[in-house]
Amino acid sequence: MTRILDSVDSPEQLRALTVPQMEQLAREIRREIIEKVSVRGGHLAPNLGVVELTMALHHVFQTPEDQLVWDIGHQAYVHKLLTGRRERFHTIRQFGGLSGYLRREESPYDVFGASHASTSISAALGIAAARDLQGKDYKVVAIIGDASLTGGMALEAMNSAGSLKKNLIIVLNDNDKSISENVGAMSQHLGQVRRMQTSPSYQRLREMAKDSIERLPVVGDKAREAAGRAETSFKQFMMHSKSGAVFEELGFKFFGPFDGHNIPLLLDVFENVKKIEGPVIVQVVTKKGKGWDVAEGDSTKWHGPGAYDYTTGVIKKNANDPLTYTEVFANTLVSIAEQNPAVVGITAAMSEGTGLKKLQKRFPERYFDVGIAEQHAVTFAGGLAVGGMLPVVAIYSTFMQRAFDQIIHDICVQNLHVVFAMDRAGIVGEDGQTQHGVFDIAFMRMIPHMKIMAPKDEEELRHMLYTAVELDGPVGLRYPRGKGLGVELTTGLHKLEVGKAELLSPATIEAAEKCDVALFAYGSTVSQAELAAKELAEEGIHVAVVNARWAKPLDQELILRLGQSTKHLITIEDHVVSGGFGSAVLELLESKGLTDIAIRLIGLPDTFVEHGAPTILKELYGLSSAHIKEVVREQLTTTKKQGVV
Ligand SMILES: Cc1ncc(C[n+]2csc(CCOP(=O)(O)OP(=O)(O)O)c2C)c(N)n1
Ligand SMILES: CC(=O)[C@@H](O)[C@H](O)COP(=O)(O)O
Ligand SMILES: [Mg+2]
Repeated sequence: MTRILDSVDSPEQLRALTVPQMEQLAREIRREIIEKVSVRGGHLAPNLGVVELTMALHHVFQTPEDQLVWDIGHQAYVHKLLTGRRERFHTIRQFGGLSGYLRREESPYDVFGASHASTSISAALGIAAARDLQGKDYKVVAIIGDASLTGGMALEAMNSAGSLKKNLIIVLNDNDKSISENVGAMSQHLGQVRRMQTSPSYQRLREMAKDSIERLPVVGDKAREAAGRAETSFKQFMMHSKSGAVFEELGFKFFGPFDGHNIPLLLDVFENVKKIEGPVIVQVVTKKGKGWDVAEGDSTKWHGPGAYDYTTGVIKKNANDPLTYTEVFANTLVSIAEQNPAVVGITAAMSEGTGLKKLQKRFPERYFDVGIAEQHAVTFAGGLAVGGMLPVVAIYSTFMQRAFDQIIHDICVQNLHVVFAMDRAGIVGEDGQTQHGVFDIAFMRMIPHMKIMAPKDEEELRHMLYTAVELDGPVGLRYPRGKGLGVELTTGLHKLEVGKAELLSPATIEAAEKCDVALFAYGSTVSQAELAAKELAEEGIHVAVVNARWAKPLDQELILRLGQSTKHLITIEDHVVSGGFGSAVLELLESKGLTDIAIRLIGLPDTFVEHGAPTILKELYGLSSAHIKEVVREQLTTTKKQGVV
């Protein structure tokens, strides 16, 4: 059977369709997404929820002249299918393929790149301000989820938009979900609006009020606007300050909630609101996972699944896989919390992703999900520390970037004991550019009082977490995405000595001093370093391998000793070279005037790493044993010099 989807590759073609054809297309798009995403995984449930919404937006707004600014962009697969990328859709999130988020260089329809939440209103407002300054006349629409709306940036942007009074439309895609449950007072407020407006008594009263914008007759625009105003004042009357009136108080015209799966309704609503002057919020209620019962039934599990079988709805997982770093972190945190009643855990809307859900189950009162609010999470942790608790803030490395000033100003200046558990450090893979956690060593290392470490495997992670809790002052701990190495996990926990690295091979320091090269590997790169050393030994090249453990403070004694004896140092890390662990070693040599030691730094270059399978990316960027071997050979054959790989 020929599909409508096969003849629609642009918004222009979409605009030529009738409503029944659009409804058929919505079914086909869902099928396409469910099938194609099954191969490598991706953001399934968020996309199934916005099929009709995306179609209606592209139908009503003259994209790409009119600008759609998606928040996060994890829900933009439908947008991609409708804007010239249908044929490449099967490559999504693969190396060399389409990005799983929005990329300006990928399409003129991708107005503003994202993946970190809550940026869309700021960006859209900036575009609207630029439009007005240039005397242009196009529409700007920000599409933001109910959880992203709770993020600090979104609230700051609304504060600004409500007073600048630019023509700007904010579509609130309200599916009553973050990845897991949406949390916080704003979320409760939106829930209250939804419930109020679907309650029988409200419905009766609203019918009496006649002028509901949801049921606007085909009348002139002014009448529609007036209807909107009447509806709004009715809402204000009904719900006093406890309704969408909060937004009205901030200077927005607020409309909704509307059924986000009803195409004719959405077309009508957008046709109307696009003619309204000033900032407007349209609340659209959608269902995450819509159209596939398994995803609708558990949208948290299906938010961003790995590969799955679309015929059975079973997510593929190898039963023999070792525990993930996240699982080991979470189990260890729970056992530490069992022993130490001061320990509390904080997540910023990532209870599943960080594993903190386990702490929530065991100690609900010592678990805090603050929503998409990393800055608040860190300062909140500072307050908990001042109040006598021992906070472990579990935030992905990439999202910790949001809280840079809070880490400095609220934690480190006051030398507070807060543990920063940074999951997804290093190359994360298919999520790409914006999600790789490759800057944290640099932005943590430069801050006074901070101590930072990274484990070589999941067993060491346990002891590092324990160490971080037992220390004082701010401590950062980074560990990678995905499964561990499968090493045996012990039961006890011991404290590691601060600033002490581990010599892995050869067995003694004396033997290490006689090696040709000393290789200091940080965190997840240790296993590749060991492999390289083993293979080089077969060529008669002897490499001392050190598990660095600490990027701050460094094991100065060991670095200087092996540096001076071998005269050849190499560092490796799953992080940008600039400001990373290797830079710290280089700074140490410089500070001691040791310019006769040849040093090479292996790490990521000064570029944003693309998306793709981690194995491909690590090979490409030289985080492999093969590349380490090359660097060692090169270093031994060239004259001793200082340089950066
Ligand atoms: C700053 C930041 N913190 C955390 C995340 C992780 N994250 C990705 S999607 C998501 C939930 C978003 O919920 P919502 O905005 O309601 O969109 P939905 O997925 O429900 O469509 C979160 C917390 C992020 N992208 N950015
Ligand atoms: C959109 C977003 O930021 C998250 O959904 C992220 O993709 C989650 O990453 P993990 O799959 O590593 O938990
Ligand atoms: Mg949501």
